[in-house]
Amino acid sequence: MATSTTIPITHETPRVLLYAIERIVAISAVRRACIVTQKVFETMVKGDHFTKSDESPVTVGDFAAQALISQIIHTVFPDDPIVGEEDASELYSPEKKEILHNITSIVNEGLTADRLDYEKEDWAIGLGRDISPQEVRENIDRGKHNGGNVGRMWTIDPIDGTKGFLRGGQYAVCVSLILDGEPVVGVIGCPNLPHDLNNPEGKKGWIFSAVKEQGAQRFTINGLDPIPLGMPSVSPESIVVLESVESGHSSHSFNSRVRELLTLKEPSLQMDSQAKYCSLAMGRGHLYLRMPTRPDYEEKIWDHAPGALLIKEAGGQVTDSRGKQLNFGLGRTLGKNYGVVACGSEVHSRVIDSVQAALEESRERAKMN
Ligand SMILES: Nc1ncnc2c1ncn2[C@@H]1O[C@H](COP(=O)(O)OS(=O)(=O)O)[C@@H](OP(=O)(O)O)[C@H]1O
Ligand SMILES: [Mg+2]
Ligand SMILES: [Mg+2]
Ligand SMILES: [Mg+2]
Repeated sequence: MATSTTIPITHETPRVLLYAIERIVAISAVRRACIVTQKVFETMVKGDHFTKSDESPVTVGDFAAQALISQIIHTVFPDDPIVGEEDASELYSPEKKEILHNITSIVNEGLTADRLDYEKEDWAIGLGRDISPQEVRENIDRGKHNGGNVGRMWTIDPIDGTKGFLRGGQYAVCVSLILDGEPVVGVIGCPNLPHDLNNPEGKKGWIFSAVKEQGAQRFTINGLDPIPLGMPSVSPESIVVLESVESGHSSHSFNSRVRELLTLKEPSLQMDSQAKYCSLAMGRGHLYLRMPTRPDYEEKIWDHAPGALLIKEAGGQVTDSRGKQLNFGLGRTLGKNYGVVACGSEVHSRVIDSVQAALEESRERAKMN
């Protein structure tokens, strides 16, 4: 849909306008998806989920949030492909009809929720229209794109950290725009992240956004007063490591060896989802370390694209364990898994050296066994 607010991008366009509409559309979609997932959490029978073929959980919230985000993006950018985590294959059988209807009414609540000021622009014309169960499935299945390194594509992780979501812990609603294999817009909603980290029982909900070469900000979930993000520098011995809650997703034992090699004193901070990247960008934690627990697992692009851009734009560095850039142009995954290391630029090379030393030790141990 062409909108009158679509700004033509020419070589004369001031840089600050690049991706302005994409950013605001992603923020709107993420905020509305957060409304939906919070609603699902409040109303669902605790822990209610389906199990996917890879044994991982998926909830009504994951389906609803992906349908809603895909609907909003597709209305404004109908030619852009989408790489989304979920597919609707579960939602075609007659016995799932009631669940599909539940998902549809939750999606429509999200689409028709009151508009904030930034949603009163022409691009938001599609908001406020109810969609049908069939459209819900089509929106979810639009996420089947295979990725690649040519042109524009969006990623959607409707609930990152589904296990965290089910536990009432941290989770994140994650959207990115990738151009020629490189993330250029990233938006992450963290409904359960406290406004004041020292008051975990107080108000909650942050949205984080980053645009390539335009910096990164956070703002409260219903506002748009941006607080710029810049990672504070940290002395190497004061580093706090951020890691997954699930030890099956990232090796805790490897991380603890790296902490020994770096002579860190602080305990690591375990947190679900890309909320780790957000926490890092806010200076709560200084090193996100994610090393594979299984040789065959390939990290998914939607689990890292917005978070990696957020860290870069906040002044940090994100690489694999060899210090190489993550490659978002290989398809739906990052390819062979060499882990992820995200931290401040001033400590990055020291961290990579320790990670490589710990890897060498594991190889030596494996040879002896
Ligand atoms: N074996 C294995 N290794 C590495 N990563 C895996 C693995 N299995 C799953 N996943 C992905 O982990 C995503 C959840 O992120 P985290 O591990 O950071 O959070 S958590 O501690 O699991 O809550 C999770 O994202 P969601 O499915 O969106 O929750 C998965 O994509
Ligand atoms: Mg995920
Ligand atoms: Mg997910
Ligand atoms: Mg999942």
